[in-house]
Amino acid sequence: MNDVRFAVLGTGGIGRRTLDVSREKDGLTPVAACDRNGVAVDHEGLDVPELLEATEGNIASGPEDGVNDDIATDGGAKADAGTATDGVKQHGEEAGIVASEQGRPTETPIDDIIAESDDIDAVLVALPNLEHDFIPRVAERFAEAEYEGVLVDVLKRSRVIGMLDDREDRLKESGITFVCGAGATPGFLTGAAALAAQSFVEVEEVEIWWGVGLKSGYEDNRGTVREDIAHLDGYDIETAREMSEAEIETLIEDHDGVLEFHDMEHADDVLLERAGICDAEDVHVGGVLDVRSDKKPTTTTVSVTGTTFDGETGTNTFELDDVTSMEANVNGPALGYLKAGVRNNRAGHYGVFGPADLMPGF
Ligand SMILES: NC(=O)c1ccc[n+]([C@@H]2O[C@H](COP(=O)([O-])OP(=O)(O)OC[C@H]3O[C@@H](n4cnc5c(N)ncnc54)[C@H](O)[C@@H]3O)[C@@H](O)[C@H]2O)c1
Repeated sequence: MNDVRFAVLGTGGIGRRTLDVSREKDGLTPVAACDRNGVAVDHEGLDVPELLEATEGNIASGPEDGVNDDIATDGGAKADAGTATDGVKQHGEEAGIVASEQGRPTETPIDDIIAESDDIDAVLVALPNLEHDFIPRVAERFAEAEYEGVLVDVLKRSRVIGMLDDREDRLKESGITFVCGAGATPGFLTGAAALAAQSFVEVEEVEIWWGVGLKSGYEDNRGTVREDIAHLDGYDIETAREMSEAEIETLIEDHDGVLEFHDMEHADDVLLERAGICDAEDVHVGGVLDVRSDKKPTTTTVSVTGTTFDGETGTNTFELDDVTSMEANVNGPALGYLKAGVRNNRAGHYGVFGPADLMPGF
């Protein structure tokens, strides 16, 4: 496990921080990264500090209509493509990875990474998923290229898991171990629920309540915030995708920077059902997002209520310390699940795995 060469698809809020966190982890060498405009590859290891410096406050977030098929299908902001948003620092002439000395422009960023994939053990997919089949179709493209390795995503929506399952045979044929929903929720907290369930022989309910204070603000977390907005009353994926940056800023302003969500479609539900822990309908996810403060607006907890073998009903609660940021709680687990994926891949275990599948069985 000391030699995992990995790539990151999407160097937005999540992708950049994954690269950053990987520097603190043993045995991980980032060798490739791309965003919508560019790609950087160095099989000896990317210069992460230089890449982070070049992309800080300079994320290629908005699609540029009609440039290529990838861009037309991934959703995201439409208004400010390729231009600076107020207060966002720009480096070089174009946004994102092309501002790095290691980056070069391309119209086929994902294909360019696939072309290098013989020498890549694992790929972290940190792309927006406003088109639900975008990440499943990216996985299919790796399978078509006969990639043998690990794909990890941090997607949120429940319905995407079925789309990955539909492609499982193709992924297995290729030799791909796909770890899905491996961020914080789903991801870290799904794994915590699977562990908390071990006291019980029957699980009645799983409650996930998260608090996120976005230190780096909306500018650095565009994909995440936009996807969350789709969960507010009166919004859905389509309306969220079509919103301009200015409309999003106004919505945030109207809520004084604090958005509260209930009954979110987060894949923790299907991932726990898939692992045989409880029915998807017994899993409830909600939370509070404060985009103006780095302080968490509420403590993140996972509560699992169930019955023990000897007839007691109890609730096991897992709580995150308020000082642990969203960045820490998505990227640490994503890289941890990536390592678990590599262990499985090297043991010949292929197919689609959720976070709960990588925990004690139920
Ligand atoms: N599971 C969790 O706990 C969790 C938490 C936070 C975010 N997320 C998910 O992480 C994903 C990324 O969020 P973000 O805030 O980093 O988004 P972002 O908008 O900041 O970054 C997206 C990146 O993807 C790149 N990109 C977009 N389309 C592309 C294409 N066709 N080809 C190549 N690159 C492309 C963009 O250029 C950008 O670099 C979202 O799907 C979000 O929901 C999950």
